[in-house]
Amino acid sequence: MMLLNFIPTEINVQQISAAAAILGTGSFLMTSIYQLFFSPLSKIPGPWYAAISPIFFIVISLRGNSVYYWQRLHKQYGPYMRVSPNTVMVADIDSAKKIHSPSDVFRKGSWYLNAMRFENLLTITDHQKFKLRRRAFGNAFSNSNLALLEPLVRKKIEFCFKKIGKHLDDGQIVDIKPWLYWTAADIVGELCFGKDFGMVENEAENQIIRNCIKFVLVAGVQAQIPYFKYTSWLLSLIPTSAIQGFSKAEDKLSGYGAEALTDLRHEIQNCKNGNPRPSLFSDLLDDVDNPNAKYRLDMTELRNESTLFIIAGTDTTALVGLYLAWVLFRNADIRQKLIAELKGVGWTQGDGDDGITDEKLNGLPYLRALIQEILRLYAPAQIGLPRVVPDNGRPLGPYFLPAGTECLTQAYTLHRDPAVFEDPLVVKPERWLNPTREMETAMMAFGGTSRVCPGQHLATMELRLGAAMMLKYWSNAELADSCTDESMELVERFLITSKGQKLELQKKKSS
Ligand code: HEM
Repeated sequence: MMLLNFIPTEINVQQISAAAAILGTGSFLMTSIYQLFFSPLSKIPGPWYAAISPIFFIVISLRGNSVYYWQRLHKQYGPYMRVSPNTVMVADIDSAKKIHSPSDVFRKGSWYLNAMRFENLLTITDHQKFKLRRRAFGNAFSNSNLALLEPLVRKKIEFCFKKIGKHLDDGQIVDIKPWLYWTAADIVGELCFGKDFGMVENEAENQIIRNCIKFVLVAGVQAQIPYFKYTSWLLSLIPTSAIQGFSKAEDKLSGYGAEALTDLRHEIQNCKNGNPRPSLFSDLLDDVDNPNAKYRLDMTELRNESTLFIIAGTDTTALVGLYLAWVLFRNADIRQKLIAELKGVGWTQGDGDDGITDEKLNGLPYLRALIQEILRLYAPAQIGLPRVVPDNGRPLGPYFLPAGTECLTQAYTLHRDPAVFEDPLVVKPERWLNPTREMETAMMAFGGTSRVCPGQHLATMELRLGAAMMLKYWSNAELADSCTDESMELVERFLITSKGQKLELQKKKSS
């Protein structure tokens, strides 16, 4: 009865709002005090405002160039820093190795599935499920399968670089950036679907690349703000072509993948007694209806994987190729050393057939070192790769991180650690001729060991062939005036890219 006397007989909106505000502020204050002083992560240094709310982390990640920001903060706070209530960034090489170890797996964070809507090799977070999916690909990415695919890859690169060479000889200024994208996409198309997208042939970007670019932008936002997925569905209802284009990019990519895979499957079925052309998906497509296959994927799963491969294998390889060209054409010394090494395996400049194959290039130490150095400085995915601390927590350096803590290891910082890489900002391929154990461990261009990029051998094959063919077919070229240190500065928009968004070559003025 007494209690009832305290309940006001008339409750108005103002009173409810005031009570809600008091409760909200109180709860925020209590949570902040807990996060700052009592949470198991409270001993880890970092800006105090990062510890009390995830907003700081989201804003920095969304505004672009976050890798530079985190790099500056690492200099201030050291190799372990708290960047949000439940997120720790780690720039210590041994701890990064532990986080990405295949023997004690820190599973992937939800960030991946937020970025894309469907499950695929990249976004699967459950490690057992991932292992089965990876096994399903069997030897698709093995060296023996890549050896079968090599002639296709070489032909595509040669076709493109010869064409560029002709344009240069005709006196045109050529921006090689789109050409590298077209080549990488044509290669993925051919290897995944047995289909040439024909972009180099037509010298034009097609819908696939346009959708890839849009998709990467949307994925970057979705990864940080999961609710954006639903907003983007709402946006798709607005009949403006620009908005529609962005919100439907992922579906359109899936559509291409599905169509191309169906075609390839028919080709394989109609060619039972012959040799279907080699591709990354041939065995999997063969097994779609085979109930006895050990690891079987259905057509939807295959479509999801193919969409991922278009995205993962195009931008990445093309961007590294761009910086490979930049380094080769900017540094006469590096160029001459590589030319001397290439001549040792019969490589010649100009249009004559020199019989160069990837097998001949693969063993060349200077070429290998150069590609490692380009990947160290210019790898496209240098942002932190979110991983979650497993059950029971784990010690990491001087701290103990409870289960569920998210850890980020950004390659941008690891690759520029002056204690590991002398003069870290200088391009020095020689450093990789006799690398230290720390240098090898710090390299995360293709991710960490537990979820390393399956396309890495394919990508390095493309880069080896690309380097040899640039020097072969563009021997009369030099950087155009538009290509400067400033235009090639790195900017980060989810993936790393160049500030000027182009790399123009021209015929040597002296020739
Ligand atoms: C120079 C070129 C490339 C670079 C620098 C690169 C880099 C990376 C990185 C850093 C990851 C790890 C992401 C993570 O841990 O979350 C990754 C994963 C992946 N990459 Fe690549 N990649 C390249 C080319 C390719 C190509 C050509 C393909 C396929 C055609 C490919 C397919 C994949 C796939 C399927 C994954 C997911 C693997 C997993 O999560 O377990 N990548 N790549």
